[in-house]
Amino acid sequence: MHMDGELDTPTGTGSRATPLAGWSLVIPLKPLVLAKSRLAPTAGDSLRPRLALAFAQDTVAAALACPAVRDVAVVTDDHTAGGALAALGARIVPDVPGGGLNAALSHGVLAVRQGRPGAAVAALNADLPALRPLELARVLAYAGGFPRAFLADAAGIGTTLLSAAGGVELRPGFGGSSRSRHSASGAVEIPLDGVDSVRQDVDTGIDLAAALALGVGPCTAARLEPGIPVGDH
Ligand SMILES: Nc1nc2c(ncn2[C@@H]2O[C@H](COP(=O)(O)OP(=O)(O)OP(=O)(O)O)[C@@H](O)[C@H]2O)c(=O)[nH]1
Ligand SMILES: C=C(OP(=O)(O)O)C(=O)O
Repeated sequence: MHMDGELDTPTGTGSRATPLAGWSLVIPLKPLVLAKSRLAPTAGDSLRPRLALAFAQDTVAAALACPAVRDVAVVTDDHTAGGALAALGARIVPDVPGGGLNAALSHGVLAVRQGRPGAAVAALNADLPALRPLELARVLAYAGGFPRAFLADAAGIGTTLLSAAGGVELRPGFGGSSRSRHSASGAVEIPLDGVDSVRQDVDTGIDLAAALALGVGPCTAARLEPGIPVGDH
């Protein structure tokens, strides 16, 4: 049972490696016209890109409201998304042309550490519309006890967050079965219960129904009014 604002730290790992409020988050976002392709059967090609942006807006807003987060960098070449997310307070870093997700993340970490060489960094998916700041703070507090750590997604196959302490390379291995890939790379899996909002990424209509059950942020909620059928794909 956790009180509001109470943070977990791993036991037996020595002193905390990362200051409580010191995290720089790196959030990757591909062009909206391409994003969330697995949602097409549920949302159609008109709503899908707007939902992808709404997910990213709710993710970035919750991340910036997290007491453990110092700043957020979004790696994207999408001008619409860049404008909307910069307005929330994110730094926008141009993507690596043709590089793909993991190249984008490494590039984002480089950009953050050019300004702050000792930054503790965490890659976070852009599709976490139910993200709650205090649950993210719990995850980051745990991650801060290790050189590299990761959180498995709600499906138990992928990853929603991968962290690296200051001076440690992120070595992202996102895509498909990234939970086992990150584990094999030596990153510590974060075992916390009660952080469902950080685990619940949205790839399909069923994921969207699960996120709605947790409670989504205002941008996603507004996009879904007056309601679309979800959970049937
Ligand atoms: N900057 C950047 N972000 C990417 C790239 N590829 C994927 N992403 C982002 O990485 C996260 C996971 O990506 P994917 O699962 O491949 O794509 P998605 O848009 O979430 O969903 P699908 O189209 O259904 O695969 C999302 O936030 C994507 O926007 C890329 O090449 N560059
Ligand atoms: C890229 C990933 O996420 P997803 O494919 O679920 O969006 C991942 O979990 O590594």
